[in-house]
Amino acid sequence: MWRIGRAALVLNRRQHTRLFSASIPGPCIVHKRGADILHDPWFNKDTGFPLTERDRLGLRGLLPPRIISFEQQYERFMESYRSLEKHTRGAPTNVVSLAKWRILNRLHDRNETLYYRVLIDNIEDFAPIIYTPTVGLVCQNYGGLFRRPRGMYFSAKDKGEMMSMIYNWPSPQVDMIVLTDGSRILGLGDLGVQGIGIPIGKLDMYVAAAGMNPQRILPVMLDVGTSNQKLLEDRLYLGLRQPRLEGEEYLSIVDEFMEAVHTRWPKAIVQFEDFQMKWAFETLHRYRKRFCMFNDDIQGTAGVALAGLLGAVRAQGRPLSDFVKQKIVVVGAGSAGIGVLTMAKQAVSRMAGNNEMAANNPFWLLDKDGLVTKDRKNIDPAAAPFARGFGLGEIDGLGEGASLVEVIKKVKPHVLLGLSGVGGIFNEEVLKAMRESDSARPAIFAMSNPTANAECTAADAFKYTGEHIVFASGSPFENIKLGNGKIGHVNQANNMYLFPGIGLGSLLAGARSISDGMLQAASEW
Ligand SMILES: NC(=O)C1=CN([C@@H]2O[C@H](COP(=O)(O)OP(=O)(O)OC[C@H]3O[C@@H](n4cnc5c(N)ncnc54)[C@H](O)[C@@H]3O)[C@@H](O)[C@H]2O)C=CC1
Ligand SMILES: CC(=O)C(=O)O
Ligand SMILES: [Mg+2]
Repeated sequence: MWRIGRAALVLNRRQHTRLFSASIPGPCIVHKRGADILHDPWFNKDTGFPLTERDRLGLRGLLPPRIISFEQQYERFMESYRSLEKHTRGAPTNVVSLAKWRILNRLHDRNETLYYRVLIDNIEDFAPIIYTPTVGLVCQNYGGLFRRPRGMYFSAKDKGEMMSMIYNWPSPQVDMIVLTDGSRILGLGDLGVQGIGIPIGKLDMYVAAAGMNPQRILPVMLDVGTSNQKLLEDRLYLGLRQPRLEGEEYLSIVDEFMEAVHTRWPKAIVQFEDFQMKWAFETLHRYRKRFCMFNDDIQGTAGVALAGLLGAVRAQGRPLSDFVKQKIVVVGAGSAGIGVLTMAKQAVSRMAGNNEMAANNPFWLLDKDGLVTKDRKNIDPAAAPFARGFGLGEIDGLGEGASLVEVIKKVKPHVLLGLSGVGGIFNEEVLKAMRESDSARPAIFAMSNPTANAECTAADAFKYTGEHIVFASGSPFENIKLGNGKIGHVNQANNMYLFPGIGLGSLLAGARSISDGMLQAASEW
């Protein structure tokens, strides 16, 4: 056995350390032989095994005789990918995107070292496939696309068993977990167990952007049922066929999972992802002092948005301290919108002091019922701190439920930021109203995902508001040709620019918890 182990160590260490230097992998000892190695994507080198390794690992005769190097395999993969692109030109976007996802996913399932190499080298091309927008499509079609499991699934039926189940995961060490309950997948609603695609995509970004060791990451689905009737009736649905658990029953499942994880891996960081708003806030408050965890939709999004808002101040040629004078309209009072406002408010209070903030509230929040004010009935406690009408500087003549166009015309905001999940809500009228903005370079951030849920397209924003805008979107858009050789630059405002850094920084620092200050620092640097 030891000989086999030593052979495998030599076999993998060079490539592993080259690729994944952030979380040092340590010795890679494989206890497998023969076909088991070929079927293990972590150790498999396909036709790349040299003869000596074929002898030592019992692989002789299990592969064609010709040895194809890692570099040649890389070329071969990229050639088939480019050929797929060529042959699907003109086909519907969804068909092409899913075909691209399939070819990448097959490689992921077969040879992880090669998969992450091509992903890292081609991240700009592949991020929209393994992450938003295509990952949304993958989640929607997960039942039909499913071939091999990836990650772990804990369901409501596993109550009382999680502490032993966690030991079924084959890797001895886990640093980073992305956890979802599938209740709000991007702007696509409750996708139940099909939401597992999101933790997988997010963790791929951890490997590609932060250099995390792929053997130490774990995507997790907490399946507590679904409220999506269509899925419950779908014969291919792979999750629990029961209504989503609520209240204490729900929390007891999450509690049990968190205890189990931290019993086996006390230092593991857990990223909560795409939980519906009430559980997003509840679980963040419940666990953030006890475990090293954060909620990406509330905190990661806030960090990225704040970085973008500060960038928009710079783009106007003004000092950063002018951030306190920016009038910001946020559309969407969910976990993401409230998260952004909370962090922006902290930044303003820090820069200008609480008194200034109270006297001159620069934020307007709208949800599906329009402007949120103190007159809102049954106001969500999370939205209450941002309801207009409490402070001195808030008498702006805008009543409860005022429409977005009314708000923009009255306020003339510097920033219009969408986290509503409603595609096209920044329509022609809204975007034209932004022409009256008090900013020399009005910022329009259409942050909802995937692409069809973006509040507006980049083309419409430049067309209706003007060429001088600063535009960012949650899912990528192409830059816009404005004529006369000018380009309308499209930025991406997505928490993917922050969460890999939060996880990596917390891991390297050995942080016991993740504070607001850490997130503020991440966005301001
Ligand atoms: N770019 C990024 O990094 C991120 C983008 N998002 C996106 O933000 C969107 C919202 O996410 P969450 O806040 O978690 O969802 P959520 O479901 O918690 O909140 C949605 C909010 O939008 C409001 N809304 C719905 N229809 C509206 C309308 N017609 N007008 C105005 N407001 C309306 C709702 O009242 C609710 O307050 C999703 O599409 C998600 O993909 C979320 C996190 C990160
Ligand atoms: C990007 C992301 O986390 C979301 O759309 O939910
Ligand atoms: Mg999310």
